[in-house]
Amino acid sequence: MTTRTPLMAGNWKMNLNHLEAIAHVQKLAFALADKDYDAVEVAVLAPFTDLRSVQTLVDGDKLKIKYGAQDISAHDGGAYTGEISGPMLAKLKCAYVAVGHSERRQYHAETDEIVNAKVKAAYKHGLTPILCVGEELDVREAGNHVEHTLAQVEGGLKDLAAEQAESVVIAYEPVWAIGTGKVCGADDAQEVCAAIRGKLAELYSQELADQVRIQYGGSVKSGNVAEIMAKPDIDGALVGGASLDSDEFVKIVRFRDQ
Ligand SMILES: O=C[C@H](O)COP(=O)(O)O
Repeated sequence: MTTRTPLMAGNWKMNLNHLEAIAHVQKLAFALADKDYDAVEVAVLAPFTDLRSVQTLVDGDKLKIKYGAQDISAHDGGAYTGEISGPMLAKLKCAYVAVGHSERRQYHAETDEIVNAKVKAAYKHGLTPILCVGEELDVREAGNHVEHTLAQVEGGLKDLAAEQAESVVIAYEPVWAIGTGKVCGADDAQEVCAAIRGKLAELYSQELADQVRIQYGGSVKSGNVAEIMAKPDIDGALVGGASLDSDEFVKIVRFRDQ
């Protein structure tokens, strides 16, 4: 079986100005420096206005923290007021970009077609997309959560070659568990993550499916991360609220110590 390095990513959402971001990353770097954490990859997804500050801290240093953005324009440049392009993020040496987060789908009407265009824009400019998928509460209650989530996976990856899809990160985030404190049970999360891996095998190959990292996101905290990470098809966490507290995020990164 392929060994997948867990990816623990903090999605700061619309929190932390650039000065707060510097202080936060410095704390994380200090706390993570005393142990060799090569076995776990750590990333922060910062607001656009913080990226240059984070880059300055992380670049050329021994800090193992990777960073990225929370969204990307589907366009490379031009008259798209308020948008940030792939070339701009690449110039800041972002490693990752979240695409299709449920808050983008909900508040900015992002469809699977738009998400797919953004995934392609990320690859075009050398960024690794973290493709976010997951169902709303009514979909889960109707028992259609697996089908719904797999349709988002398929839509997000449409027309993507295996050479690109093999490096995608997929974040399964049931919408009803985001910021609510209602964590999805580890078995329930595993059910959907295993189905996502099955879909990747169907779309590409079992070898590719075994390689792709699938994260869980939704009210992850130090108290529940170990149970979630013990599941065979869960390869990391996309952490919102708890990633804003450096002590708590460090405990999440160190889930193996619990
Ligand atoms: O991107 C992160 C998710 O939306 C989870 O957020 P949360 O940890 O605050 O529930």
